[in-house]
Amino acid sequence: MSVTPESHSLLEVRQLSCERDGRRLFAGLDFELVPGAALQIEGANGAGKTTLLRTLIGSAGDFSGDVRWNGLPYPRALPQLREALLYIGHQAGVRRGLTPAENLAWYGAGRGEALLALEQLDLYGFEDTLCQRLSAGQNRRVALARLFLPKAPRLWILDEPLAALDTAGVSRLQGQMAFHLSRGGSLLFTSHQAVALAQLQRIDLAAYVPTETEEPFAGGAYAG
Ligand SMILES: Nc1ncnc2c1ncn2[C@@H]1O[C@H](COP(=O)(O)OP(=O)(O)OP(=O)(O)O)[C@@H](O)[C@H]1O
Repeated sequence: MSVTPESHSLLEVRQLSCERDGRRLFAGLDFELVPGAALQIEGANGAGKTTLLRTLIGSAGDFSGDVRWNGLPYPRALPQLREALLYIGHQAGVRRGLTPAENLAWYGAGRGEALLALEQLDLYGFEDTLCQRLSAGQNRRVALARLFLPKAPRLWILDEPLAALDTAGVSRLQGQMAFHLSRGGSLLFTSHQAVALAQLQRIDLAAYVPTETEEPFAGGAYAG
């Protein structure tokens, strides 16, 4: 089934500026994310891609601008957003003292669902091995296996999901991203790689470098 993106915005970002340690990283960022659409954030190392993602999930403090989820402004929207969110950051969030199957069970997966998801990422046979005995790439795959569970949340925000994956893994993950969009999900991710997805917008943070005249924020985290 293919879903034509609906016109109403789930995530709306207007004139967003973010800073870290008093240094403004980017300014004047505008975008909208509708159901069925994907947005790739690009930029050099240190440009602020992770900071942007962490701002959007409500985990980074300082920003100015107007950010809304389902029409509701931040920070009021954050409880609703978190119900619809699947976020995978640089730190994969894998519990090393658990097995891959146990990690997925923690996210509500039944044993059968977990095994199917792990198989999609070539982790068949490792389901009951402690994650501390798996490689960095395999642990990354354990984190990404959440994307293959049947009850995936509606909004995916993924920081460098394709990093550390081999060619087959990249292709499998791109296929799952396309499936997520086809069922009306939305996707926002960072990547230095070209990604083949229909309905993909790309934003390069290099286009939003702050001008020298812009002062760092004086105080409060939320201007919206
Ligand atoms: N752990 C940290 N402590 C202090 N400042 C940091 C830290 N990590 C990043 N920064 C600052 O925040 C800026 C933005 O970092 P961020 O991680 O958002 O960039 P990025 O575009 O995701 O980079 P990369 O492509 O290397 O992952 C950096 O240029 C750096 O100045």
